[in-house]
Amino acid sequence: MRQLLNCPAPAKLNLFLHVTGRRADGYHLLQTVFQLIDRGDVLHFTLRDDDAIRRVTDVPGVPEEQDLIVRAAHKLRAEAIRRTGRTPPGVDIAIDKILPMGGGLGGGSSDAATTLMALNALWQAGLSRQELMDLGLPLGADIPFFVFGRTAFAEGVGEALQAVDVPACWYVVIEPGVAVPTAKIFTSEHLTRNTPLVIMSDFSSYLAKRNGLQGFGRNDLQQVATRLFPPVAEAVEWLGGYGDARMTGSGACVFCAFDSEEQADAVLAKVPGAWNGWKAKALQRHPLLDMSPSTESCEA
Ligand SMILES: C[C@](O)(CO)[C@H](O)COP(=O)(O)OP(=O)(O)OC[C@H]1O[C@@H](n2ccc(N)nc2=O)[C@H](O)[C@@H]1O
Ligand SMILES: Nc1ncnc2c1ncn2[C@@H]1O[C@H](COP(=O)(O)OP(=O)(O)OP(=O)(O)O)[C@@H](O)[C@H]1O
Repeated sequence: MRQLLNCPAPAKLNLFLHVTGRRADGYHLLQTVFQLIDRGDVLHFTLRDDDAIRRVTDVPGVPEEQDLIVRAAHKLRAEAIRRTGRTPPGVDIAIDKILPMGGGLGGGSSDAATTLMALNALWQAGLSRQELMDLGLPLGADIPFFVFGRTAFAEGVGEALQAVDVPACWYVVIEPGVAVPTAKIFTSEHLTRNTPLVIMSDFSSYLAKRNGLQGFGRNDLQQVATRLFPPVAEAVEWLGGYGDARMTGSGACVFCAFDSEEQADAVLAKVPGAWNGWKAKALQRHPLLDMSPSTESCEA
């Protein structure tokens, strides 16, 4: 019988994002806190009778062979063959694309991470979580975090991860309607790359003292993105009227934390019609974290 898995690929927010240096290969050293939220894409995996890997949903602007989902599946298959000597069955992958591309929500990376976790289980390839993280990193800097699967303090290019506890809260997120290419922000001459290092306990004790998420650090990519993309600046200014509004990742989305769903709803009701706005709850764990093919979060 053909096996089918329906698997969530949640978004992330960068609660702060400091650029602390640049590596010889041009990649930037970061410090950030990644927060998972309960909104994301959903992927559907159906095993095939042959050994082909196919994306069966059209994603405008992303050719099938360039899709991180397909590239992740091919990488895992090569590793599975190397380990087991067997070619795993092919798979059709359908996607409900909810997250905007170039939104700073890590949609492509999360799709790839979900693909690695789901196929590792479906194919019984036997890779450890760390091995999946290592396999994913060359495809996207955020992939290791999504495989790690917990709210995390991250360093390096985002691959050195430590789990961190943050208070439960709700976010209002605004999509300003532009796609921001990550490389364009990182290569800007206006980007500051020397923010002093913090240590994780600075963030944790800040949270403990303030009993809230507002105000720690900043997003160093924000001043570059707002300069290049005025709709991002407008969203930061508007949402900033209700709290500490920030951009996530390299943009374009802007978010603000609220203690309760009611507070988030009240702000959401006022979002200007030109923007897509929504609320999401903070997730402490990725829904697939404890996945085996029979778990509920990845329903057969
Ligand atoms: C900014 C973040 O959103 C923070 O979560 C991510 O680090 C970006 O991750 P991503 O979109 O998966 O980015 P990647 O596809 O890995 O990289 C896109 C491009 O951004 C630049 N880039 C990315 C990450 C990083 N730490 N330094 C960089 O300089 C590089 O030019 C790279 O070619
Ligand atoms: N499955 C996919 N979903 C979305 N984008 C994909 C996918 N596969 C490849 N891409 C490419 O990756 C680019 C970045 O997509 P993504 O949605 O991860 O951006 P982002 O939200 O800005 O992420 P980040 O926070 O990592 O900067 C897209 O513009 C697209 O060209």
